Amino acid sequence: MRLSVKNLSAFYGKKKILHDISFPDVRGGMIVGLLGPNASGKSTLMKCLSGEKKSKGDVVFDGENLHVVGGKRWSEKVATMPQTAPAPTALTPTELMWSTARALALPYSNRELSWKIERIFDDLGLSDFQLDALHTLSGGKRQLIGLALAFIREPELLLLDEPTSALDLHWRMIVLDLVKNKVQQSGSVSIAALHDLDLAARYCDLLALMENGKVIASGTPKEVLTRDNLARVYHVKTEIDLSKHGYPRVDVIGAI
Ligand SMILES: Nc1ncnc2c1ncn2[C@@H]1O[C@H](COP(=O)(O)OP(=O)(O)OP(=O)(O)O)[C@@H](O)[C@H]1O
Repeated sequence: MRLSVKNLSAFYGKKKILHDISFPDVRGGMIVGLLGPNASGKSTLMKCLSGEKKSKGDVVFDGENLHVVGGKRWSEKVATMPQTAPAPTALTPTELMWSTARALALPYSNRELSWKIERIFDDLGLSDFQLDALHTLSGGKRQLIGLALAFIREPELLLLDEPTSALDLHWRMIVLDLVKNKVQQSGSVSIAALHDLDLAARYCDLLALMENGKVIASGTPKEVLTRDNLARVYHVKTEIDLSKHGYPRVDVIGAI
């Protein structure tokens, strides 16, 4: 599988929000990190890639162009974990997974679906909470349920909008390890908007750094996480060295 994004632009009303977004082609098995300050356009780009928001330009995945194949066909390949966790309703995680899978007409028998849900809940530490009402669960647990809802679709393109923002350190690592394993095993592609530069450096194969709706740098973490790029985009002074595992480690000295 291969994802190619070239010259993607998008508008809210007449205002241009994304300006000719391009980044290097993404091969199956890779995670791409979208970085950038608030309002730089990460969520809007995610919405364009999922097909939820209209855009212009070329988005080609697995040989098919988003703007040619259109909504239904595209949405079969893609699952998004949105920035906001599922609402705190009286439904249980199990009920939500079943109702979502059946509403999407996922082609699993009851036995298969039950087994898949059990495995996902087990991976995400949700098994003990599966029969609790969502409104009794913490924000972090509900964020994990948002991820479970994306995983159950077994997408070829997995879009994660700040997937670890409500999670503690332990669960941040578990979630990104899990995503890495899933994309590597299935040859799918994941794109994740992240604010945590250390997680981005550690888990992403490619990064795209955004500012005001433009990608101002893209490439490997070492290429993108430079003092100059971070000063320009985040207005911070940094020192960058290499961790013993070989990925860049950003030490933020202070605001500029
Ligand atoms: N529904 C909307 N209507 C009009 N403008 C919008 C809408 N949603 C987002 N925007 C604008 O688009 C720009 C990009 O917003 P977006 O949410 O994509 O940024 P982001 O990088 O994901 O931000 P954050 O890190 O804060 O989540 C911002 O200027 C925002 O105000």
